[in-house]
Amino acid sequence: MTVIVVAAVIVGPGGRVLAAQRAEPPALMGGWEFPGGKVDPGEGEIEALVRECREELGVEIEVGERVGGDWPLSTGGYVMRAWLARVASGTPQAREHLALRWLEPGEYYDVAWLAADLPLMEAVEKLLAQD
Ligand SMILES: Nc1nc2c([nH]c(=O)n2[C@H]2C[C@H](O)[C@@H](COP(=O)(O)OP(=O)(O)OP(=O)(O)O)O2)c(=O)[nH]1
Repeated sequence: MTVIVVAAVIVGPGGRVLAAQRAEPPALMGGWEFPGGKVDPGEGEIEALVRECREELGVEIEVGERVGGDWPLSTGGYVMRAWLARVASGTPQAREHLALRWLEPGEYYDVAWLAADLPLMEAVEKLLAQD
């Protein structure tokens, strides 16, 4: 069965985008991603996205437009789905990540994105440039 991983592209004022540095597993540690995680059995995708942001960052998010379709992950049978989002309340904290970073336009590629996230970041950049 395909495992769905949901990811939140949290956009702040001026088009800044929140990147999070993975703490585990060892193979991915230090790489940068969009906050999110696996959808639990019986859980909706948006519900999972909201839950993961609450758990990982301590914020409530408002979910916006979907970014692309299914983004393949290197782990067999995993696909990632991503949505634009904004912080509705709270300030993001690195509860499960090594660090968080707001990337301003012009800094979008300043972090070592995980392989799957680099094309996603490119799609986000195109989407935000249309605004
Ligand atoms: N959350 C997230 N995961 C990503 C991204 N890019 C990417 O390759 N992945 C991979 C890393 C993991 O193998 C998988 C997501 O698993 P996770 O560890 O974040 O999920 P989870 O929070 O549900 O964790 P757990 O309860 O299973 O420990 O997807 C991304 O941008 N965000």
